[in-house]
Amino acid sequence: MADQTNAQSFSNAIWPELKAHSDGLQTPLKELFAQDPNRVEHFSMSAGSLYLDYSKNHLDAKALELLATQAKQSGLEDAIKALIGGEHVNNTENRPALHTALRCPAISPADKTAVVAATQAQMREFVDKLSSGQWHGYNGKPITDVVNIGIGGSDLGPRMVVTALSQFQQSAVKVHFVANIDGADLSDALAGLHADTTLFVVASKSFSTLETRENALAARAWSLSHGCPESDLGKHYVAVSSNVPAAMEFGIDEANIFPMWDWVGGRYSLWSAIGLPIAIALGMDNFDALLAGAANMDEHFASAPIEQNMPATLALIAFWYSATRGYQSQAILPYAQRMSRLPAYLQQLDMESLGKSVDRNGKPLTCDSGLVLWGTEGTNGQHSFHQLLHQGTRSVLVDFIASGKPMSPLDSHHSYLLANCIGQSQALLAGKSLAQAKQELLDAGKPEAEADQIAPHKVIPGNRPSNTLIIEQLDPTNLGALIALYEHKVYCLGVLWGLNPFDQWGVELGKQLGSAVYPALTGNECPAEWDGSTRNLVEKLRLK
Ligand SMILES: O=P(O)(O)OC[C@H]1O[C@H](O)[C@H](O)[C@@H](O)[C@@H]1O
Repeated sequence: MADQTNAQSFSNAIWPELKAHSDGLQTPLKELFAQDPNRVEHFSMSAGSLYLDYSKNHLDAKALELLATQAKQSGLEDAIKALIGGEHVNNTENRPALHTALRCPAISPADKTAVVAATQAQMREFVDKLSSGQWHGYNGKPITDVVNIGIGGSDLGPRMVVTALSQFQQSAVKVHFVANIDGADLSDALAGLHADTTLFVVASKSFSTLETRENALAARAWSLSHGCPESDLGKHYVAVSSNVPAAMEFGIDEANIFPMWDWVGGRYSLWSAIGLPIAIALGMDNFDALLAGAANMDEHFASAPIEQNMPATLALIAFWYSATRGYQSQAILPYAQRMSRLPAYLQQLDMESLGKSVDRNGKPLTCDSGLVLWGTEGTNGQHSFHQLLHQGTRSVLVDFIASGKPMSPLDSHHSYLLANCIGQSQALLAGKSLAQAKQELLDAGKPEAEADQIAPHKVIPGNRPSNTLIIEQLDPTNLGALIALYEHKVYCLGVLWGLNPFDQWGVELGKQLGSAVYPALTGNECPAEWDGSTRNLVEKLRLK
């Protein structure tokens, strides 16, 4: 729908009351805090080692109650059971979405957890061999470098986790990532690597993705041209895929193919063998800790009532701002340098899942769906886009994420980091009035006329919402819980908006058209029926 009127509608009986309550709830955040000295206690919650302060939102007790009713009337409680129980929640592809079975056997179907355990054992054996130097390349030297070739869900999660947990690196083997079809990605990664000590993980659920196929073929050619005999390629190539025949056809030994299954969505797959680069870099025990953290969140999600359920609460807050106040975008601001890849990871998780225009039955949505998600690591964003957060005309829903313990020996840096994180949410809430702005200018010795002229430019409206998530420290367990929190939040939003968050057919058309453009770009004539712009671009960019 997404028209300018924001006339969103839901069929739930409670919806009119919820919308009316939101419209009527215009009390500024500052006043909400003044009215209730214990507001933070009432609008915060813990799940394991994660703490969520959502008090800086335009919510009161009644709003929470109405939102919980909206969730229940949308069938969220049953939907959570359906997800975890392995029902075909991915209705358009007629299959379950059982990422929880990859990490939480306690609440998952036994047939799934059995194959997961077998694959994890295969991963452990492989990782142990690699890290102990017992996996040898073609000339008998141990492997020193692993290049993961994959894209989307076969890249973003492992890359994000390996970056976030670099402090937990266990192995001397260095992990690299190549995703883009831009040859610069592969050639930059290969520069400085040696074919005899480099192993490639070809990671592709479908084993049919253009970028991964072409990069894997080019890597193979590089191995061969740098001395690897064809008969020894098996020592340098392993694969992760649900399409084992295609991986074998590429030339990978069956024993070196790590399976995944169609019931694991690509963007939910870092917990599967797609997480192999994580296990290689951090060791299998740390990978297990990541899974255990996610399992803690799964158990919380499965058992906590909606009112105390952290993923549901985050989803309901996003629902509130989107459905009743027309918010369009959400910023993810991790105040932790090593979590710099989190926004990119969450972009796929959230926007590929929720960027839909029809409901589960194919009927046009009567509400807006996925918000535009973006962000970067704090404090860097403060010197860039925070201007818009504080003074722009659009309100953005912000998640601040902070880690209690420093990840470096520079303790004072950590205090500065946290001070900035807290200061930013405080500034969004408090703002600065015209009178305050003018007084500041006068105090700085500006003449009255100049103060009057400049003060409006310094006004900060404030009254802008944010969540703050605190993890005790950035370690495998807590990161696992944090990622699972966002996965489940996305699922809840899918339920609240009535859409299927597990397909992504919107990405196909551009790929299909790209395949048709390729022959034109490399020599053939453009078909006459193509639009003028497309034909012009092909002519301009055709390789001379
Ligand atoms: O793992 P693959 O099958 O190679 O897929 C890689 C990616 O490609 C697609 O374009 C999908 O949009 C993603 O969801 C997926 O993660």
